[in-house]
Amino acid sequence: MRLLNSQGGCRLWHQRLQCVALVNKACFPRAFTSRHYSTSHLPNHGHDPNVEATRNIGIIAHIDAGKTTTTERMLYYSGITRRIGDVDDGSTVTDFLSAERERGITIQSAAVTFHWPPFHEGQPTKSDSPRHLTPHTINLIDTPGHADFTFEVLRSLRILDGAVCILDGVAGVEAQTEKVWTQANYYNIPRIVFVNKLDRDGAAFNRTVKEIGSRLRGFPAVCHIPWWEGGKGRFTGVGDAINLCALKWKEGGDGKTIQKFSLDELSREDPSLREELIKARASLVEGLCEFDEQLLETWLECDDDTLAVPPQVIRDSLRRCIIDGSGRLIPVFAGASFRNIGVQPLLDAVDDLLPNPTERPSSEVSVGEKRGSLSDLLDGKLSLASSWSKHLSKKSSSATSIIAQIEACALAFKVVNDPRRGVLVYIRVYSGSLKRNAALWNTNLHVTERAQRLLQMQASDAVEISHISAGQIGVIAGLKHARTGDTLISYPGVNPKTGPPAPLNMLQLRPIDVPPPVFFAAIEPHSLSEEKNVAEILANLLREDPSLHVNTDEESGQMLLSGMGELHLEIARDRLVNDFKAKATMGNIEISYRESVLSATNPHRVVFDRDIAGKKGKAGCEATIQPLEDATQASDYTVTRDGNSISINIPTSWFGEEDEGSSLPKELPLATVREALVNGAVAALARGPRRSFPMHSCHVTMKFDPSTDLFGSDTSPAALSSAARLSVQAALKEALDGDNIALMEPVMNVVISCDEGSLGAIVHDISSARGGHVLSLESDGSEDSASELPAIDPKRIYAPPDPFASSNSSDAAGPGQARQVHARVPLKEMVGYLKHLRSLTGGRGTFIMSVDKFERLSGPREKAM
Ligand SMILES: Nc1nc2c(ncn2[C@@H]2O[C@H](COP(=O)(O)OP(=O)(O)OP(=O)(O)O)[C@@H](O)[C@H]2O)c(=O)[nH]1
Repeated sequence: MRLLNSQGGCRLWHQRLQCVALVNKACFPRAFTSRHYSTSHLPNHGHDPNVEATRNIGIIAHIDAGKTTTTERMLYYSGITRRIGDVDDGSTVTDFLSAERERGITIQSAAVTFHWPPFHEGQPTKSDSPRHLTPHTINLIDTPGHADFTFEVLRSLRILDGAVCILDGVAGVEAQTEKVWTQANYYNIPRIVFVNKLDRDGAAFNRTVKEIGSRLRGFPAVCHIPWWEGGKGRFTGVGDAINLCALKWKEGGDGKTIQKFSLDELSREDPSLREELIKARASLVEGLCEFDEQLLETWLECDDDTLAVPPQVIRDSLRRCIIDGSGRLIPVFAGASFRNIGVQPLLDAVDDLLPNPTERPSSEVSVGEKRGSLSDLLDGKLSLASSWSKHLSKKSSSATSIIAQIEACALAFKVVNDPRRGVLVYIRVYSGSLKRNAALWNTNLHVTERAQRLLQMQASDAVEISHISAGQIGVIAGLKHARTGDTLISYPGVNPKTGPPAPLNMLQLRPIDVPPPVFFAAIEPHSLSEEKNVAEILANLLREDPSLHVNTDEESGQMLLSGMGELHLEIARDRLVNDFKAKATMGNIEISYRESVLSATNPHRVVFDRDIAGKKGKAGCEATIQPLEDATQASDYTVTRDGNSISINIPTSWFGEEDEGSSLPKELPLATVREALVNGAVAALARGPRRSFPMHSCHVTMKFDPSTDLFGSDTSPAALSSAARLSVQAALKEALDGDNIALMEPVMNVVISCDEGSLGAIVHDISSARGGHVLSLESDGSEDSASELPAIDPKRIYAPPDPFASSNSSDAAGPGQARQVHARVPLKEMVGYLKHLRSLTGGRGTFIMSVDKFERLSGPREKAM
């Protein structure tokens, strides 16, 4: 037995920090001495960082699995914080909003940068060392677990190179974990799993590992097994099947003192753990060999002795098996963050197993309608629109030379209103290097802004940096426009109004669809004079969170805020009133229904002719509305907005043969005309004629014929938008007068987790009282899952026995067996459902839901509304 750290523990963080490194004896015989790291000489962050030693990772899980608790420990052990923050007393770094601290949940994803292992001056780095011995820059995104914030999770996922999925060792694989796991599969994100809370009564590592195979549908490669004191007692540490050792944490300490036991030492300390560890090693090697021939060869060279396979060979094999992000093999680690157990080896695994940015596939981009990879675009392999090539031939330049001038391409993945620093825009740079003071073209908003200050966030501190290079995450302070989800391009000599040459000015990284809002509430400023201020605050809130929407009723001027769930809007209200100090009240949260047309209207032509802001405005256009399902694509320009589609028809003679907009006035190019018409139509569709709910599932055909609808310089974009809005409104009025407007309601996909004993009552309640349809009933390991992958045969899965396996556990058949009900239920019937579910299940049932689609309200349901 060796003590890896002095009992003195850690002194102040600006002094030398003593920290444990978990080192393998076989590779590093001298490693059994304490290692000392200093955090007082952090490198000049962001300046030529070593991209291979960078990890952009997220922590994903079900609500309350312990993401924030684990993150706090990571920050502490890396030397970023001086004390461990506690979710329960609201002192965490990553949950920094007051609303988050009060509720003890994570709402916004915050990114923090730290190093693991911490830097040590003059620390030698050997190319053949395990990765976890070299300091790595870890950019960590803490993502929310509540279903209302799924969009936040999605938005974070697309910028991650790897993820740690935290499971609650008592609850096992929960519904939200499955959902986020599936989303991570979609983005092909390499993942490792940390089974947390193993200190709690009822913790079941064995069952959780089996559920990883059955519910997450990947082969669990158990790298750590729990160490229960004396086989049945307190959870004290882990057995490490990669390094063939056991690690024991000092009880009640800050987790920095770890005792390490070799297999020999274990024969005296805990022979049963030794025996189990040998089994775990054999299962790990044998399991991996099914996926990795390279390891199989080494194993054969070791005469089939699984104990003889060097740890680094196993780490390399694990890495190869997970790097494609398919989730087919899942490395599993164990711990209890709250008791400070298991976090440092988890950090080692992040360095060792998860990929660096260069090992990930190139980011997806869209340029107008065209989609492809960023690397193909940069290499000139993405064939772009014909207008682009015409533009090129005229200017006698090549596409590649124009594209090659892109200095940097970045995605704003998070906007945060920091009380001290103002608006912070978190970005990930995908190509080139984004320099301080660069002019950035925002391809979503079509504006240019200067990146005056670049920062790197370290917990609650920020460090000024001069540039952010490809693969890195950083912050731009002081931008006035950029929103979450916007793409920013740095391009030399960019025209501040039009951006880089078209169509590069439309380049978008990893575009993501914002789900439709299903709840809304009125926002009432306390006085007329407050209206402007409240509107500005709402605009700020929307910059942070694009899944919030604000509509202002044209007639009453009332502002309606809509979002993804009740909690989502409650949090928005807290932000508005408590954080932004808006003098406003939020009304009741209500369901956001939709309206739709039942049949096609006649064409309605309108000529708008009125002064706008003291200037004459005149424009005409024609609109027809029909149900989306009846629409045939007869236009060369169709866009989808908020569940409706809008086609713009302009006779091709006005722009077709030559450059875009050639026959249109210079100040009114084709793109501007289209955008103005679409904006007008969207404004009209935001308010249905029957109950003022937004229109849905409609197709609008707009016609603009310059020979009759263009009135010289009077036809401004504002006039065009007004004409479009009025013509759509006229068509909607016709539909209302003809009794052709239907109401639609949001119908949810619901997954209810319960036990076998409550299943009957739940199914009855859903299908009779709530008008829902039960789609499937799953038990643990059932094949009937939404996942396309087959469940792993539990017989193939190794996991050590649980000392406390209870009769209630899900793998025991009977009333305690875990079941899942998948159903489609109208949202209205799900309001307040959690309370009811709790009463049906003795407090144990949980559910998650997401919008499936909007459906026409049946007669009786409409009457009841
Ligand atoms: N016993 C025990 N409790 C833990 C452990 N880890 C976290 N907890 C507790 O579990 C609760 C939830 O922990 P959080 O860290 O807030 O979980 P989270 O996943 O960040 O939750 P959200 O942010 O709401 O998604 C808190 O009360 C923690 O103290 C653990 O290892 N053991």
